[in-house]
Amino acid sequence: MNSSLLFMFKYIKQKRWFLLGYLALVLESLTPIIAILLQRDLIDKVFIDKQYQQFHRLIVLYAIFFFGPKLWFTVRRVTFFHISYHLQMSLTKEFLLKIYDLPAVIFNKEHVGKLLNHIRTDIAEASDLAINKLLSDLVKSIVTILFLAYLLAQLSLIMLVVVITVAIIYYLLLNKFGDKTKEFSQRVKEQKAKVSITIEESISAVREIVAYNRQDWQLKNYEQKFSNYFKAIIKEALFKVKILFISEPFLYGTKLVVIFFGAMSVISNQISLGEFVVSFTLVNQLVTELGQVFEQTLIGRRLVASVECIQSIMGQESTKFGLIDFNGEIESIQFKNVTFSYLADSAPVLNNLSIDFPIGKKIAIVGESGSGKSTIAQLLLRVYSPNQGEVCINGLPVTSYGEQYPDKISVVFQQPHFIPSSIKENLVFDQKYDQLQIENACTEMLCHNFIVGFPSQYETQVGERGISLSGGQKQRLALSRAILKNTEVLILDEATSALDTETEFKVQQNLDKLRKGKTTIIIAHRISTIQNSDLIYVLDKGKVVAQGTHEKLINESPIYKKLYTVQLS
Ligand SMILES: Nc1ncnc2c1ncn2[C@@H]1O[C@H](COP(=O)(O)OP(=O)(O)OP(=O)(O)O)[C@@H](O)[C@H]1O
Repeated sequence: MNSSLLFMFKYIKQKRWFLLGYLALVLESLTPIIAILLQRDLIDKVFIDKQYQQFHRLIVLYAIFFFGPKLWFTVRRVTFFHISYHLQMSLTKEFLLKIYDLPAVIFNKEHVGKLLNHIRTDIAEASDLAINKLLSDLVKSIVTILFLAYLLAQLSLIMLVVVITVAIIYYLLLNKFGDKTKEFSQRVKEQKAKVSITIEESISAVREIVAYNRQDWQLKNYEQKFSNYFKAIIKEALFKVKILFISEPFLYGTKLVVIFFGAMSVISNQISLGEFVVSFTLVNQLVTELGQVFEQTLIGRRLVASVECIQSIMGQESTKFGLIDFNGEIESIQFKNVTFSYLADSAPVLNNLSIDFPIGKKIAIVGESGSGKSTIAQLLLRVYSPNQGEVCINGLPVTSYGEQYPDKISVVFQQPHFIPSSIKENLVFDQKYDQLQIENACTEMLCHNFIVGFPSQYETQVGERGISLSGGQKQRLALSRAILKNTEVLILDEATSALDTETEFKVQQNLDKLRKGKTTIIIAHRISTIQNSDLIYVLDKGKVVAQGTHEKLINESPIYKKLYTVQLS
């Protein structure tokens, strides 16, 4: 539990707020103790010694100290909630940063729904447990116990021994049940993650589910996952009840023992009646606080389970890139004997591949579906690294360059994503361009006209709660974004596949004009898209089987000729 707390502590940005929180906590713990002492004076001085003049003073003080804890409780709660919400935010930010930094191969294993569940459930729960339960409630119980034990030691050592015995029994119970509590909590989490994944899939695959009339099947799937989750919850609840059955009886037993010893001491005139009432109240409160410590420490095991889930991602090694500055221009791009497979035990997707991309030219990669075209782009973008061989720029492996590297190369994918924001925000992506530049790029990529057709024009919201764009509109917007960025190398991975032939032709013409003298790598199925490229590579099963211009390949490459003639018919 300590290491989990330490892990969480690293991400707390509001450490100064603890001062206020702990001040309120100490005052909150102190005030009931003062109230107990006032109670003793009330009995001994007013009722037994008949000092009635003290009565009003004691009642007023009692009233003040009765309401005191409520005020300090509120201050403590608000302060710690503030810290926990900020912790949740900073931990989520770190988690997202980590996801951006992880090698893409991890996402073959990690389901998006599971990652979302880590953020929604584990980070939220860990922040709440660490701050509100452990660093606040648990510390409050421990401070109260220390005050109460000190006071009790002045009044009755025997009763203090009884309390220490209770503490030892609780400690033994903790050792017995602690690990099991964590185990049950982990099982609940696993099942809950599966429910989340199923819900996420049910929504993201909604078109397919409805089109194939598989609603009942999907609901059954969900029901099954939910039933497993429910079973795990019930098992956890039953286990908690079992602990309660064991821990509760001895709490009452303790109180009986205290009453017995206290009464004997009053009868034998060892302590006054006031002292007996105070000692009993003290012990009562001490035992209750010990029970709280026991419960909160068990809850702390849930923190361990949540932190372990978060660490399963945060603990993974980030992609390591070098630190070489990339100040000059790109002068060469080469794949040198590159072999690559996505999964360790699967056949290579790229097979001892060597390609040279001439700088300042338009280069195309064609080939049948699954031949490895997009994989080439992924390696160039450093999303994956080769198993053998090297992808080099200016003679050095792409992984050796520092953070300027992504500013040199941009990409437009077949299915571009947009953040839920305005069209303009999506185009500029946190860069500074004036409106004229934006409109020019959009005019060249044939999207200005449809954008100004929307009532809010460039301020139109896209994505959630905004308008839906067609596949072709999305592609043209993504192309405009790339044109604005205007990097030395531009990769177009089926970036115009959703456009009709006429629009695609115009877009390609404008692209050729804008990219003149710059390196553009085009991955495409349609030969008409790449026909005028300076150099075309034909890929088959991860190998280059032919290269040249369109005219040369038509005559020399049967694969290229087949691709071309099939599309003509
Ligand atoms: N993330 C991935 N994990 C595992 N295998 C993958 C992954 N991405 C692609 N593959 C596999 O790698 C092979 C090559 O894929 P790639 O996307 O590079 O082909 P492509 O030529 O671009 O195909 P297409 O023209 O259909 O887009 C395919 O067999 C594909 O199943």
